[in-house]
Amino acid sequence: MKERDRLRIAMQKSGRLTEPALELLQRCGLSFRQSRDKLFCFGEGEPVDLLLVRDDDIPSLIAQGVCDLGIVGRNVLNEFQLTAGEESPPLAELRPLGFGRCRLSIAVPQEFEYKGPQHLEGTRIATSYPGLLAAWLREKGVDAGVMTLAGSVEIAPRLGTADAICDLVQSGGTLVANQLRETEVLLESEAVLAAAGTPPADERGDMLELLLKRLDGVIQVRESRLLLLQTSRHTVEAVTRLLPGGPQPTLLPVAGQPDQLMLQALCAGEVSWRQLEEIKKAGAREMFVLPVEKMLA
Ligand SMILES: Nc1ncnc2c1ncn2[C@@H]1O[C@H](COP(=O)(O)OP(=O)(O)OP(=O)(O)O)[C@@H](O)[C@H]1O
Ligand SMILES: O=P(O)(O)OC[C@H]1O[C@H](OP(=O)(O)OP(=O)(O)O)[C@H](O)[C@@H]1O
Ligand SMILES: [Mg+2]
Repeated sequence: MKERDRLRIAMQKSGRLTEPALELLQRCGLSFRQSRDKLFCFGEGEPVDLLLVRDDDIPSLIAQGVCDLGIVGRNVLNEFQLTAGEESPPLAELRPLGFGRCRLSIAVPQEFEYKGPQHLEGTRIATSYPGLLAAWLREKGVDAGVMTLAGSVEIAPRLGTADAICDLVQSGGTLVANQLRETEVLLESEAVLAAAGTPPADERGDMLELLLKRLDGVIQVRESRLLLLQTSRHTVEAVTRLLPGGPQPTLLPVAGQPDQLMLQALCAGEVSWRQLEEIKKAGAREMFVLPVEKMLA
């Protein structure tokens, strides 16, 4: 059989990661011919195709070489690595992608007395992440029962089938609704670009490199904000010290106001209301925070 010469990316067919993953790939200049109810989408323009699958299947599709890349939660990727067995090749997390953020946490019923991992000794913990939970318990030297459930983990304590749970948390709403309290964070997760440990040595490897460069550009722009403000010459130093990370700001004179300066700064990441208020207190006014559309240094 002829070796595949087009790069193939596995992503979630329908779920939380689907829309943001597609948007990210589109921003990287990829577009696909087939409709999304098909499992396979042929890439137009670039030799990159998509396979739409259940998110749990993504790591094994990469490990088997069916796909070169996958967009999947770090929780699913790491769980696979811990449970796949030694014959499965190690996978790599190439890039964090900044969406699908959540955490894998232990939670206990409100009335459970919890002062540290040792309080889990001898308990039964329900989870869909037995590999990650067992590794954490081992690291903490705690002997507890790991009960694997495919879903609806949060209901197990109320049913009396578990004493605690280990599940994904984002807003914490599910825990509150089930009278559970978060006690330990095992893993901070987000969607990542996953791949086999060794990149393909043919033209797919070149395409992968190109894609990573585009991805880095897209991520950098997406997280950048342009901050514009006015300040006087004697407060500009204090204002500059408070600017969120990024290259040195550009200072421009303001026509007709020799004491005033216009400051322009590229910030690496969100600029919060709190930060703006602090900067204003230091002497800034007329402040604008703008998203960056494209950037070419
Ligand atoms: N509440 C949440 N908020 C944000 N991200 C989450 C949340 N819950 C899960 N995630 C992340 O999104 C990923 C996909 O979640 P989703 O609920 O769509 O998966 P699923 O039900 O297992 O889907 P599939 O049908 O593909 O198996 C999770 O593996 C996790 O990385
Ligand atoms: O902290 P929260 O914001 O409440 O989010 C956490 C919940 O989200 C996910 O479930 P989902 O809503 O996908 O339901 P499912 O697992 O039953 O599909 C996860 O399994 C938690 O139960
Ligand atoms: Mg799933």
